[in-house]
Amino acid sequence: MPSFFERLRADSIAVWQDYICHEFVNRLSDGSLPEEAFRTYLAQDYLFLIQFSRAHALAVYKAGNLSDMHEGLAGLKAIMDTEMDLHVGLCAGWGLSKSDLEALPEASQTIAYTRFVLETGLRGDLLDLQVALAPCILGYAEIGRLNEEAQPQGPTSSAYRNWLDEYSGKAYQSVAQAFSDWMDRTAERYLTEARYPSLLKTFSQASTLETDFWQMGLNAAQ
Ligand SMILES: Cc1ncc(CO)c(N)n1
Repeated sequence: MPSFFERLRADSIAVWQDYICHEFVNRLSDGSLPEEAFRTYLAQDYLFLIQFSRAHALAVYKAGNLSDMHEGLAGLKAIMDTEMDLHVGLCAGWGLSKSDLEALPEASQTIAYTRFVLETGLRGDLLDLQVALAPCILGYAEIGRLNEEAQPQGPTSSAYRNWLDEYSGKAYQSVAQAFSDWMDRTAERYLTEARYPSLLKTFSQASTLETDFWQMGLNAAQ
């Protein structure tokens, strides 16, 4: 039986493909992405992950039982204890410290996406929040798998390779699988067909906001 994620993905496939196969990703993978685009993206992504950590903290709050609280906490720790280290490490190589990053102004695209996720979670229940989080976690895992073998060529190829290794690596892939399984368990309890159109709309909007986030990076190099 397909997972709930697979159902949402199939029902918004055009929007999903725009996100997963965006020019930013394709050029990161072959190394032709301008460094300025990557730097702008990565600094904004650090700010994104700060807000995204808050969204996972909200999942702990919205959890219906202790087991769900643990799942939310595991997601929060995966971001704050692991994923953000990638950004800190790469940005340090360009002379940007953690506090430099934290002090940067958020781009409109960063605000739009993160506040959309937080607001969806505040307004709805745990399932609404998970569906808003899903394109992020499961999309990057898919991008990692699709570009696992890529050998980017060019001056920043090692930074791009580090980035791809992070998302194609075992640790991130298992976080993503755990998230998808967790969302399935929540859907078993809370999904009704009457709710489905609104959940699909959330999933598709979040996927579009991911596309806008890539585009923000590309625009910085115009
Ligand atoms: C914008 C964005 N989406 C997804 C992820 C994966 O966590 C990320 N780091 N940034």
